[in-house]
Amino acid sequence: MTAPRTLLDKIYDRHQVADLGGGDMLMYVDFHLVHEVTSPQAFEGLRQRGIGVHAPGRTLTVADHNVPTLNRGAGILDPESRAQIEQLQTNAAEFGLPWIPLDSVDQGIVHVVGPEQGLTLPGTTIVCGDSHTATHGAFGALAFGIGTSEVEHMLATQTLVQKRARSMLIEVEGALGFGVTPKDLILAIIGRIGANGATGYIIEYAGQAIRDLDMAGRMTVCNMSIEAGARAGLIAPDETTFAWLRGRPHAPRGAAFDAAVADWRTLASDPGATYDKTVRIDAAAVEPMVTWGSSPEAVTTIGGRTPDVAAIKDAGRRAQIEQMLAYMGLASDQPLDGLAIDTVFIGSCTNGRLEDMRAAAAVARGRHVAEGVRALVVPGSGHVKAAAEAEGLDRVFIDAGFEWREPGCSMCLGMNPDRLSPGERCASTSNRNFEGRQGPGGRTHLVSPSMAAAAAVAGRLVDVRSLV
Ligand SMILES: CC(C)[C@H](C(=O)O)[C@@H](O)C(=O)O
Ligand code: SF4
Repeated sequence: MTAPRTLLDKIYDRHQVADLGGGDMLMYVDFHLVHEVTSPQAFEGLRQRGIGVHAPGRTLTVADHNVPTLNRGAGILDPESRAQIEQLQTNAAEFGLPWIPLDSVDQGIVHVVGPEQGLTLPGTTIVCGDSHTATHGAFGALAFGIGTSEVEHMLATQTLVQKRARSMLIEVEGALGFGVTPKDLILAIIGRIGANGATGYIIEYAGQAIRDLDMAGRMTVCNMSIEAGARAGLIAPDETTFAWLRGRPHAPRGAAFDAAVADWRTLASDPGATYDKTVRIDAAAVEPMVTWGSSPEAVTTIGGRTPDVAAIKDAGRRAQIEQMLAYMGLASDQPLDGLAIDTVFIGSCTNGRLEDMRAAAAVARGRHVAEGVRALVVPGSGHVKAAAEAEGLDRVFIDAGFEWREPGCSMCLGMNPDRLSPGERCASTSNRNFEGRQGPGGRTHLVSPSMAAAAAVAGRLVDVRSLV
C-alpha cells in the first residue's frame, strides 16, 4: 500500500519530470499565463538566444495592469503603459502566441480570464509572472507566481525548477455568519497567522466552510494566500468545481469531460495524509473585517480599533505600528467603524467576479453613494461585465452613483489612470494595502465587496450588517 498523499503531493508527483537532487525537481507546467508587466525581458531573452516558445498552445497573453478602464476606444494615453501593452502584443505575434485584444469580451485580469476560459483545470500546474496566480488553486490546480527569469525559462521549456514546499492545512470548520464573506474569512486567516505565517508553505484550505464556498469565494480565498506568505493555496476539486467548469471554452467536452471528472475525483487528499502544519479556524467566529495598516495582517473586525500603541511591549513592533498608523492618518486605539472615506474601489482579481458584483449591488440597490465619495466598480473581465449587465447590475450601480468601468486591474495598483491622490482614504476590495499601492500617499482599507458598497453609501467605514 502506498502512503496517504495530499492533493499537493499528487500534483507534484504528476508533474515531476526529473529529480534534480537536493530537494529540487524539474516540474512540467501545464499552462503559462502572460501579462504585460513581467514578460518583456523574458521575450527579449528568447530573442537574444534565438529560440522560440516551446508550447505556444499552452500559453496565453493578455494585458491587464496598464489598461485604462475608461474611454478605451481613445487608446492608451500614458506612453509607458501603451508601450508595454504594444510590446506584449508584438511579442505574442512574433512568437505565435494567443493574444486577447483589449476590445475583446475575453479580455480581463489574467486570474479572472484563466478560470473563465476553462484553462484552469484541477490537478494541473499553472504559472504566471504574477504573485496572485495562487487564485487558480481554487480549482485544485497548483498555481504560483514566478519571476521574469522564470518566465523566460517557462517560455523556452514549459518547465521550471522547483523545491517541494512544506504543506499547511487550514481547516475552516462551521459556517460563515450572516453578512460575512470569503474575503472576511481570508483576512481573518491572515490576521491570525500573519503576513509571513505561511512562508515556505503551500496551503490547502479544507473544512465545511470551504466546501460551502462557491468558486468565486474559493478564488478570493486562494488569491490572498500569497498575502500570508504562502507560495500557493489549494482547494480540493469537488462537485462545485466540476459544475463550474462544464462547458467552459477550453475545458474538456462531452465524454472527455466525464473522464476528466473521474480523474479529478481522485485528487483530493487521502484520509490520513499528513501536513507539516495545521491551523484550525472557527468560521462562525469570523466577522466583517477591515485593515487599518499597510500590511494585510494589520486587520481587525469592523467593530474593532487600531492597536493601543502604549500597550505594545516590543519596541520594534511598536515603532512599526506607529509608522503604519502615521501613514494611514490614524490614531492609536481608534475605532474603525465610522471612519470617513473618500474613495471606494470594487474590483481586482480578489473580488472582481460576478458574485462580487452581485454582493456589492445588493447593498447599492435603492441607495446612493454619499456626497463627495468617488466609487468605482470595475469588473474583472469582459465576461463578468457582460453577465453583470445582463442582470442589470450596471444600472443598479449607475443609479446609485457608482462609476461602471471597463475590465482591468484598475485601482488595485497604480499602473493605470485609476489612482488615489496623496492622503486619500479608500475602502478597497483588492488584496494589498502597501504604502502607495493605489497611488503615492493613498490610504487603503481592505474590505469585502459588500463592506465596500456599504462604505460608499455611508461615506465611512460601516458594518454592512447594520444596513440590512
Ligand atoms: C505587477 C505584478 C508583477 C504584481 C504581482 O506580482 O502580483 C501585481 O499583479 C500585484 O498585484 O502586485
Ligand atoms: S488585480 Fe491587482 S492583485 Fe490582481 S493581478 Fe492585477 S494588480 Fe495584481
